Parts: sequence; C-alpha cells; structure tokens
Amino acid sequence: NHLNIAIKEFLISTIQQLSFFQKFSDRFINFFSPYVEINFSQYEDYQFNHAFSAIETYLGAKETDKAKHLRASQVRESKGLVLKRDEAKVRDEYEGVNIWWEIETDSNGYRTFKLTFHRRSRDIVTDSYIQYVVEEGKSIEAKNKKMKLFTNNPSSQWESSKASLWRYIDFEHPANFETLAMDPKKKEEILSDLVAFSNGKDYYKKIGKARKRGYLLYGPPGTGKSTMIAAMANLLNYSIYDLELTAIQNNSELRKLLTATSNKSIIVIEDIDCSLDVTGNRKKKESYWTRLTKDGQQGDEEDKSSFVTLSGLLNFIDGIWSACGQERIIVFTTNHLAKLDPALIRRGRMDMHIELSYCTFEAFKILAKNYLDLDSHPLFEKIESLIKETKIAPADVAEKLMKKNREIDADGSLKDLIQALERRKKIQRDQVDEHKDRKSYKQLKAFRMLF
Ligand SMILES: Nc1ncnc2c1ncn2[C@@H]1O[C@H](COP(=O)(O)OP(=O)(O)OP(=O)(O)O)[C@@H](O)[C@H]1O
Ligand SMILES: [Mg+2]
Repeated sequence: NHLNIAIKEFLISTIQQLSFFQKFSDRFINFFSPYVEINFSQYEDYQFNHAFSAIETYLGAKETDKAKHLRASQVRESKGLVLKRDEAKVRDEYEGVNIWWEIETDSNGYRTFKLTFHRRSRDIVTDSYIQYVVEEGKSIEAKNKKMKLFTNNPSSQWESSKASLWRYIDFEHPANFETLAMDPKKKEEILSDLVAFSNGKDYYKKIGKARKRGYLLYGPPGTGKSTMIAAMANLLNYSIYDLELTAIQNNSELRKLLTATSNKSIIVIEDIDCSLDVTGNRKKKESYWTRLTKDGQQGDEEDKSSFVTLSGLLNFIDGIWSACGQERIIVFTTNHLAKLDPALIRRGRMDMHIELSYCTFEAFKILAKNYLDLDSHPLFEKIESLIKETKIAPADVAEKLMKKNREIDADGSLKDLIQALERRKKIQRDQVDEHKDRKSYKQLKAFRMLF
C-alpha cells in the first residue's frame, strides 16, 4: 500500500512537471510561431454566441464527401437526411489561404472553435473569411430550418409558469405553389413578389423601409386561402404564427405577442372580419386607440379591458418592425372583402390583395393533373362549359377528383364531377329564378297597392 501511494505521488509530480514544461514549451513555441489563433466560444458573457452556431453549421456542411466521420440527422421529415461532418479538426481553404478549425470542450461542457492561420493571411481572414463563414452558415441554417406553426395561448394563461405566449408544433404541410389551383398568371405574380421580398435585403435598406409585406387573401370558403399560406411558408422556409385575436384582451397584449415572434416568419390572422368586430362598436374602439397613440401609454383600468383594434394592429406592425431589420410577412384572410373597413386594408398597408375565386377551367386543369395525372381527356370540354356557368370551390372539385376507392378510375371521377356540376348549376339557376320571382312579386304587390 505504501509503495502504491509512493508510486502515485511520484507519477503525479512527474505529470505536473511535464505539464509545466508543456506550458512553457507552448509559450516558447507560440512566441516564435507564425500562426495566429482566434477563439469562438459557445457562450460570451452568458449569452449565446450566434457566430458559434453559424460556424458549426458551416463546418458541418463542408465537403461531407471527403470526411470520414459523419453524423446523420433528419430534422424535417419532408426533407432528406442531412449529413454532417463529425470531426474535431477541419482544414479549410479560402482564396488560397489554409485555415484550420479545431473544436475544444472545456470541463463545463462548453465548446469553443479555435481558428488557426498563418499571420501573413491575417487581413484576408479577419476582413472577409470570418464574415463569409458566418453568413454561409446562417444561410445553411435557414435552409435546414425546422418550420414551426405557432398559436398564441390565451392571455389568461400567461401568468402560469408553464404557458408561454406561443405554443407550437412542427409545421409539415405538403402544400406548394405548383399544385395550387389558380390562374397561372396571378400565381406567377405572387411568386415573384414573394421571391423579390425574401431577396430584397439590400433594396429595403436602400429605400429605408421596414422589411415587411402584407397580403390580403379573400374569397369564398374552400378556394385555397389557407393552402396558399402553407405554400408561402414552404416556399420561403418561414415559420407561421397563427394569431388568434379572440384570445387576447387588448393592444398591449398584442404588442407582447408580436415582439415575441421570430425573424423570417409569417403572421396570419384568419377570418379577420370574424375575429375583429370591424363594423359595430367602432366608436369606442377608435377613441381608445387615438388616446393610446396620443399619450403613448395605456390609460386607466377601464381601458385595459378595451379591445384589440385592427388599426392598432397595423400600426404596431409598422412601428415594431421599422426598428429592427427583420423580415415579416403578414397575411389576413377573409371571406367577405366588403365587410372590412377600407381604411384598414388600403394599399400600402396590405401590399397585395389576392382574390381566390371559384374554380376556373385553368384551375381545374391543375387539379386534374394533381389528382388524376391527366393533361387532357375527352370529358374536359364538357367540364369547361359547365365550370364557366357554375360556382364551385376548388375544394369541392378536389373532393370529387380524389380517389375514394380503387375501383373508381379517372373516367369515373370526372363523371362524378360532371354530375356534381350539373346539380349545382340547377340549384344556382333555381336560386336566381327565385330571386327574380321574389322581385317581380314585390313589384306586383307595389303595383297593386297603387290601385
Ligand atoms: N386553389 C386550390 N388549389 C388546390 N387545392 C385546393 C385549392 N383550394 C382548395 N383546395 C383544397 O381544398 C382544401 C380546403 O382549402 P383551404 O382550406 O385552403 O380553403 P380556404 O380558402 O382557406 O377556406 P376557408 O375560407 O373556409 O378557410 C385544401 O386542403 C385543398 O386540398
Ligand atoms: Mg382557411
């Protein structure tokens, strides 16, 4: 036992001496070393270092075909596997300069990236390489971002410790613009508008405008408004915040919710005519709002129970995001455009008014391609003339075209649709007739009263 202890002590002292020499030699070498080192730790003053995660993504994505140790993950089921480099040391090359990255983990489990390069390349690395890596990493992060669908919790629950303002689920909706049935020209217009917005960083900076864009989607039920929102999110890789206005009490709660949304997201208010009483009781709300803007703060207790106002909502949106360079898309949907207050949806507020209408023949052809894989069919002609005279929502057409069982083939589905169209056409004609009858009956009555 004594011997054991003696050996242990001897070993420890040798190791200490060795490490002393090691330190000394490190310093000695470093003094003469032509290499420069930069550290990027995971946390900086207890705050998460975003450069760290960008670097991690960048290095993870680098040349995975040459790496020997890989890590595989699938963050979105709709996307493929993501392979990442899983090595402690990675060499990179930038404008002919060799650069080495190393990852170190300290005793607390915090990690640090160590960047080493020759001192003659100092300018290239500090001026452009680091920026390049961080930007590249961020753009890869954005591409692989897991999209989320957020819904606001009722404000009465915010106080309880567990409930946060927003709760979310992973967003995996298959909708895309290709399968969306609508006028191709209009679709193209919307697509290019969205793409221009998401690429417009420098442009918005130049013209000094906040990076937000508003879309008002209107049309009857089942014409693809919600589907289009999902397609927008998929196109741009944005998360969706589905804002339920009826769950909040006043404008200050609204402000809290909106400031808690993340960059690159779509804020959606569905059926805006239903969630906000935009027609009735406006006087009180408006005076509340004007007072709020005048004083810049909330009034007394009674006002706290006041409602959310649509103009309040729009003004907050203008105000908050003018202050930070973040990207937001705001989408309102409604079934009744006429019900909305024109001042609130005037252009400039909602940048684009998009009408989703009853199914046209063009839209039908897209649906036929989606559901039946058909480009043309002898029955199309008949459908074309019927669809022109009938109001039918794309959702109803889609329902008819969907295979309910294996026996029904394309012919059967199309015939099914024709039947439905004919039935609908008759009902709609009857309604028109009834309307006419009622009108002439009234005229007749008025006529009779004269005599
Ligand atoms: N234009 C369209 N293109 C392709 N599919 C559509 C279209 N419109 C509707 N559909 C189909 O019908 C279903 C319902 O459509 P959606 O929920 O988008 O309608 P909506 O306009 O949001 O209706 P509501 O006004 O009732 O909310 C969708 O799941 C989709 O499959
Ligand atoms: Mg909808």
